[in-house]
Amino acid sequence: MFKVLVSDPISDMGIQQLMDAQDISVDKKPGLSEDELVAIIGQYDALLVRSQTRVTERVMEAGKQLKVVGRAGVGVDNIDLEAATQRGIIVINAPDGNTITTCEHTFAMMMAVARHIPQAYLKTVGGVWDRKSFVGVELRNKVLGVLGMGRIGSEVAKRAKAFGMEIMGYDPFLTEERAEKMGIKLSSVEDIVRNADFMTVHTPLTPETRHMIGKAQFEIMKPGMRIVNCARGGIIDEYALVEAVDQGIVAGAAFDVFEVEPPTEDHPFLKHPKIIVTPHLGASTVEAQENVAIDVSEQVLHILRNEPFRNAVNMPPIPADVLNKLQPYFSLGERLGSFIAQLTEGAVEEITVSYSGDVADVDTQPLTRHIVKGILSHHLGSEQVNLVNSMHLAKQRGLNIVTQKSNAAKGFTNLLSVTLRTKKEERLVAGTLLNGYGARIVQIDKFPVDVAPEGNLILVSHNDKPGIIGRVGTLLGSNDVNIATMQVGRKIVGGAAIMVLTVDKGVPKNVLTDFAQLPDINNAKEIILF
Ligand SMILES: NC(=O)C1=CN([C@@H]2O[C@H](COP(=O)(O)OP(=O)(O)OC[C@H]3O[C@@H](n4cnc5c(N)ncnc54)[C@H](O)[C@@H]3O)[C@@H](O)[C@H]2O)C=CC1
Ligand SMILES: O=C(O)C(=O)COP(=O)(O)O
Repeated sequence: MFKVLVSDPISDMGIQQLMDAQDISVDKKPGLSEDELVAIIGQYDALLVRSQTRVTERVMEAGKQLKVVGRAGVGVDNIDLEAATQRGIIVINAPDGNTITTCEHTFAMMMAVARHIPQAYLKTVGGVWDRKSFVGVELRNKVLGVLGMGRIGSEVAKRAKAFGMEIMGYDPFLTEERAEKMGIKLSSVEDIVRNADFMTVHTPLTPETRHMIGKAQFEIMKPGMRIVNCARGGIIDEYALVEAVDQGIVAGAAFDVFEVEPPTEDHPFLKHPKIIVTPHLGASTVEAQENVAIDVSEQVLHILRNEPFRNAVNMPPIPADVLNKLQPYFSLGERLGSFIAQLTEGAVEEITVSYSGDVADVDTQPLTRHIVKGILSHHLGSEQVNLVNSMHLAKQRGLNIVTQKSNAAKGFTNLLSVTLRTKKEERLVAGTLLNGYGARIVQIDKFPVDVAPEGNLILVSHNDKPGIIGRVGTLLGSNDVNIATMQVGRKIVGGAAIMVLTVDKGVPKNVLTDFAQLPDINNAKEIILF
């Protein structure tokens, strides 16, 4: 039974499918402090949050069973991604479900600031009929600057056109071609600051976007600018903004988000006549909350059940065409990694992965992850290593990972070969998928073989002399170990050779030592592949 903790208010429409699942139990405990969360997180396999819960390194550390943190929304700046990755905890979000809702809130804020709606409302319900103080401006024929042209920014730009606005857009990933297609002007931050009448930000909060609109930008800003922030507090420097409003540079601002949430009572926005605010409501519609809750719950369910999932934030996504090509090799890759790690002695220094055949045509990094996972699981324990942290752990340990590619696959459609260099030696294993036979190991060091990579294997290195097979059979037989398959490989007659046996059960340690006592046998190693 998997235990899921929901620590923020998340729509029941999504949680329901978790509650309905036979293998899941759900606890809803919104509003926990960090200490309270740390105290209980150890018993949970999954944590579901929105933006309130801070999933800190302490929380991750205490989450000994934690496999996934699901964010019902987009921004993951409340989650310590580095701490999660280090511990192999998958972080996923629900990036699509609240795009339109947040875009619409941005418009609500833009129109509210253009027409002084909150201020006028307050006066009217207070009994004052004041029509003079609230003369607004039209959106039509105004220039809107959009910083961050991702999902939300693009939707904002689309709708702004319906209002007759001219749009300037900035995003490091926005190409001239796409800008033209969208009918917007590709611009720099400075262009926007100098020329726009309205400005709205839709980037994540990163070290790069933090205070991207600050004192320096307000100094060159077109007077009369109106600014909206429905993305993240901190993208616009709050104190520099207040100053710019007071100096008459900024005519009005509408903020849904704050650098610290909730803001303290004395926050300068809260009583400012030209700044309007909402309490981080961008994603708060019935529709968006259902969308993100359903989406994130579905993915959490997949992760807990070890099924394919999407929207991992701390793992690069795999495009469908790449996945189609690589997926059949994932299990083989992991087994080759495990095989070579068990075979090799000494501290690992370098892993070389060679891809030949048409797998080499795509980005093979996802497959390398599986191979590295196989290798590290042997050394660090399979509990510690997974696909999220395998590359990270390798890097942390200073392992050099070399990838080689070639189109010639030595007679196979595709060939994966893994070489492990340790302080003591360098060993190689290669494998492929054979039509109708499945995964096979086809080379060990310099010897060609044909072995299924599964079960209990014994790898014997010996001299190519008559009588060896008989001696090995007798030794195993007298220890009640049944041989299922046997393969012998050599390069030249009478030279060095290897024998790979598949046996029906684990081999006692003393039997392995006995191998080396037999004439012409150098050593024997047991390799277990699950
Ligand atoms: N107020 C609220 O309740 C909500 C806020 N948000 C926030 O809105 C923001 C945007 O969300 P989406 O559009 O879904 O994300 P997205 O990932 O689709 O778009 C973000 C865009 O920002 C761009 N970007 C990154 N660094 C940049 C920089 N230095 N300058 C300009 N552009 C930069 C990226 O290239 C990307 O295109 C996020 O921070 C998210 O957390 C999202 C939903 C609700
Ligand atoms: O999705 C996002 O990034 C948001 O900011 C929405 O936050 P919330 O889920 O409403 O706490």
